[in-house]
Amino acid sequence: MIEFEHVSKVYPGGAEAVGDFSCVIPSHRTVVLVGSSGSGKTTLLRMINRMVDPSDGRVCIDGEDIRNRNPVELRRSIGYVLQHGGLLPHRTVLDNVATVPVLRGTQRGAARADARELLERVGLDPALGDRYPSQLSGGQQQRVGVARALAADPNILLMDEPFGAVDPIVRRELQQELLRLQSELGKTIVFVTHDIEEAFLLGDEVIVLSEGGRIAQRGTPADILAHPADDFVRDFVGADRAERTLETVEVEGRQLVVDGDGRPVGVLNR
Ligand SMILES: Nc1ncnc2c1ncn2[C@@H]1O[C@H](COP(=O)(O)OP(=O)(O)OP(=O)(O)O)[C@@H](O)[C@H]1O
Repeated sequence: MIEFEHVSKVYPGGAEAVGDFSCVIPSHRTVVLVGSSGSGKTTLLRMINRMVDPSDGRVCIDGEDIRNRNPVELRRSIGYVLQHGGLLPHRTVLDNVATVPVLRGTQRGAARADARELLERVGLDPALGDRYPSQLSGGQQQRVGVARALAADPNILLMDEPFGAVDPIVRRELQQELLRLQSELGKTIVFVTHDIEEAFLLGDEVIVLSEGGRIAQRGTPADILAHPADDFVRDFVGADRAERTLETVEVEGRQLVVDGDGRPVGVLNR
């Protein structure tokens, strides 16, 4: 469980990036922070592994104030996936994945064997392990990023726009892969995106943020879509968007589902 208690962040010389943010992120769930650019998503995420320390308030993991934890050790115990993979360019894929376990004392041979298994787990051919990151596609690099984040078998996985830089088809594949992995692993995932569709697909719960890390609404995707808290949320989730307002029409005895523009999107099987 991750708890933010009245957390704020003012960067040197800057305005308040996050103000008085409180929330509890339950274990073994995927919680998505979604909001427009500058709403403080990355700042909040980085407070969990102490890449950013709050100006005020505190963050606890399983009841312990993380200020009492050594930041390097804490960071190594939490998986972190970035938009551009963050892989080390001069190390092979296998060594990239094995880096943190080796730093934490696992024998290199054993760490590399585990890394091979992890590559398979994220849907990559282990033979790619001998390549360098630049010899992989963007989607493959992101899979390696996920494998690397899982290598130390962390309870918590932080993901900052991990699929933001790949094309829509690969993005869809990576999202499905993450759903599959999470159903097997049950990690506590905090996922940042500005894409509401991605948030609704991946999140058990979604937190919609407005400027300054203010929680405009928190709930399941269904809650938020059915009952947007205010106009800001309604606009953000596009509750009135044509593809969201579906209805059925009968065509030659079959129930056709059409969107708000009358475009058919499917047939109801009953
Ligand atoms: N190191 C920093 N120094 C000064 N200001 C910063 C720093 N990092 C972030 N900020 C500011 O804090 C605010 C929140 O930034 P943050 O990156 O957390 O938002 P975000 O929601 O993740 O945005 P994006 O979607 O664009 O990544 C922004 O106004 C940003 O300019």
